[in-house]
Amino acid sequence: MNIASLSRIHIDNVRNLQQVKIDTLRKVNVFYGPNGSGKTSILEAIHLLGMARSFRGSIKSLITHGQSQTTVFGELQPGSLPLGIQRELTGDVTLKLGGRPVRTVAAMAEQLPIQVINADSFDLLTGSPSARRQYLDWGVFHVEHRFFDQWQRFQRGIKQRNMLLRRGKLSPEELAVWTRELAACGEIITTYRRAYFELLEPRFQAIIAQLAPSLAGLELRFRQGWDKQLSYIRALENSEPSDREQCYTHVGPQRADIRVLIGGHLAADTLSRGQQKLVVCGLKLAQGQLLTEKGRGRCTYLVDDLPSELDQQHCRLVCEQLAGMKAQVFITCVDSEDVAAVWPVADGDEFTMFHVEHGGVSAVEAR
Ligand SMILES: Nc1ncnc2c1ncn2[C@@H]1O[C@H](COP(=O)(O)OP(=O)(O)OP(=O)(O)O)[C@@H](O)[C@H]1O
Repeated sequence: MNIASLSRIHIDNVRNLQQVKIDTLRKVNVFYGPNGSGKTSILEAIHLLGMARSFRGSIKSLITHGQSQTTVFGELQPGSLPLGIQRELTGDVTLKLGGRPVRTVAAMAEQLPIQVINADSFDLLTGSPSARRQYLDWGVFHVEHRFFDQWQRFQRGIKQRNMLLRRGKLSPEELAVWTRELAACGEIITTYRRAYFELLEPRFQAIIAQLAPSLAGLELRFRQGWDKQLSYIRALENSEPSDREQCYTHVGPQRADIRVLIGGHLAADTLSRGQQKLVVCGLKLAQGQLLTEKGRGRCTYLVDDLPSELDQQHCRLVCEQLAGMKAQVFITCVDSEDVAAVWPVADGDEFTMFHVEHGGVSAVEAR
């Protein structure tokens, strides 16, 4: 089982981090410092290593102004596995794992499964269904290795079918070929998604009961993207007239969603910002827990500005959950005590703090 844990990270040219070397990473890494000092940029660099992209903005905006490329190097323990990425303004990407070039980001993501909790994570509740599909598919991808091929097959299929629909004047046989193709992989994707969701939901409920007992009554509902009484092929056949009329495929996994409800209302319309953040944390923590239970390793958590929106008691509860997962975490905050004061004391040996200022990072004496 991959129990990825970064022991070192070297960052070149990520925003205001021109050359940063951190060789003393531990399980819990807290980066504190004033606004604009570069804390989030450290999380971005780690994200780049696992996902080959930033979680905010384009690569162009991430590369230090005046530079043409960014490089991030990391070392995973145990086994001292080196991991490297170079991205250039031209769009070129070089990925290396164990000193050898790799072609797909998936290979990196498998080594370093990353979960981000930041201000954009609210999209999980308040954003469009695509944010929730991405969330769901992240989990299915990591737990069910056959998913990715089928997902790619579906993406190709729907592109072809929509192209045909746009072309107009198509014969029923031509369309039927792609309808059958889509139906086949669409059913498989949905089976994987549903199976994953059914494992995820009870874990989420258990975590949220700890994080926010007052939110008992939260419900997660999986929507597959077409009438659940119908097979996908039948749903596609039924929607063919409107597909032809409007030139795109109306039903299918591309419309799947997870509804988050409380007392029958959408959580996004009902919960306070702090409560929403707790739900988001619950969703992300549940995925990490499931990943580990499935023997697929541990998530690396990147938590940007943990204290924002949360009172100290809830901050403490989130930290307790993170500590319980035994995952490696990277947390940013403004004041040194924001996290140190609430992280479980028993984790002392695993806990380290870094002060970030003007793009420089320095380790701080253990608490
Ligand atoms: N491409 C770039 N090149 C150089 N500097 C940049 C670039 N993009 C952003 N910056 C600067 O780098 C810094 C990035 O800061 P970052 O967002 O990591 O700050 P932070 O410590 O997380 O701040 P906050 O507490 O306000 O969230 C900012 O000062 C920003 O102005």
